[in-house]
Amino acid sequence: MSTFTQEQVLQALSNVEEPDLKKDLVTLNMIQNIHIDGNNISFSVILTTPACPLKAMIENACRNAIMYFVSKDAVVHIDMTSKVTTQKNTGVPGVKNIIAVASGKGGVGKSTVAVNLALGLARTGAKVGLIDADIYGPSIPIMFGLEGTRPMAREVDGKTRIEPIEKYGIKLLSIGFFTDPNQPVPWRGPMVSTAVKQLFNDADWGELDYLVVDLPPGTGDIHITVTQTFPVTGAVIVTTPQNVALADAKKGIGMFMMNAINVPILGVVENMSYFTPAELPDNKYYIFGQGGGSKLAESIKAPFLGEIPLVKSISESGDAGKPVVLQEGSIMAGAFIEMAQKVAQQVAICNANAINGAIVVNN
Ligand SMILES: Nc1ncnc2c1ncn2[C@@H]1O[C@H](COP(=O)(O)OP(=O)(O)OP(=O)(O)O)[C@@H](O)[C@H]1O
Repeated sequence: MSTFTQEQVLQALSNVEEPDLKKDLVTLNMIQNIHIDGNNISFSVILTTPACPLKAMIENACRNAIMYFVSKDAVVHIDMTSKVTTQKNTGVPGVKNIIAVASGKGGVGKSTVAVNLALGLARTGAKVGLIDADIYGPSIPIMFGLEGTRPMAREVDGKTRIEPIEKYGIKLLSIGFFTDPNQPVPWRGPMVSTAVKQLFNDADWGELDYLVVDLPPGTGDIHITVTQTFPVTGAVIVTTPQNVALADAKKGIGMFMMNAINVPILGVVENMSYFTPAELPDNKYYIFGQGGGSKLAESIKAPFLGEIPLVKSISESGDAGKPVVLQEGSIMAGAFIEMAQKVAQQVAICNANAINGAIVVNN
């Protein structure tokens, strides 16, 4: 005979608040599979993303709530799991969230952030895709060591579908796979839009929690095409600390906030924030000035997603086709995974806010 009841367990867990969503776990329907056997109490906590940075804290709070409100003799087993939330049809079947990565200026590390974000999300267990829509300078083939690769096409239900390339646990497509790297891209207007839409519509993406899109720098046709064709969950803005980069980032943000576009800003990432020599990782030299990225985030009331240092290994690993986030245990991998967790957290918050606190969990 069980000593405790399911009601007691739910009652106890209704005292645990999801810190981001500001509601208790029971109201949010995040507690499932409760089993009670004598003193053993087990249940699952369904987080809104496997990249949840508050996972350990929530698990601890659940354990404490059971011990405090049910019994200090309870033996608690918690299965921390997740189902990524979504709020709207992204226009790409099977894709729950589209995350645009943008910058005002070129060369600030937008592609580096997009790639390490996608891989960082995948390392937490999410299903991730990456589109390189930087039609004027696609760099993702190089960053994945995939120059010269041509994706295959196959028939699915009578339609020809492009098969994304799978590498390092994510699916990816780059406009660079379809162009000659030695030829400038003379596409303009409608041709550009068609090519980019095909990367979304004509590919067999399967089920994805997050589709990360590396946009071209600045504000232009492709931004309009992507944001108006596919309901983008939110945009990550990449800047460097210099005033010129910050001023251009502000213009980029302005575009996403325009009524006709209306894409939420998930946050600002400051890249190349400070120089740090590999042999002296504690020494930080803010050679381009300090705090610009966080001030920009504050000025638009968006989260600041972190400072990424200027480190030789970031560019070396990108050039070598193995992005730095894959360097297990390195400081750089840690910085990018932390950034990916913050982005996933903001996606979950946006999704929850968009549907008035109710969470849509796609099965
Ligand atoms: N934090 C960093 N430390 C060292 N090198 C970096 C860092 N971030 C990016 N780089 C290097 O700077 C160069 C430009 O980066 P990246 O291609 O990511 O920029 P981008 O903003 O996408 O450029 P584009 O405007 O061409 O799209 C690359 O060689 C990259 O490896």
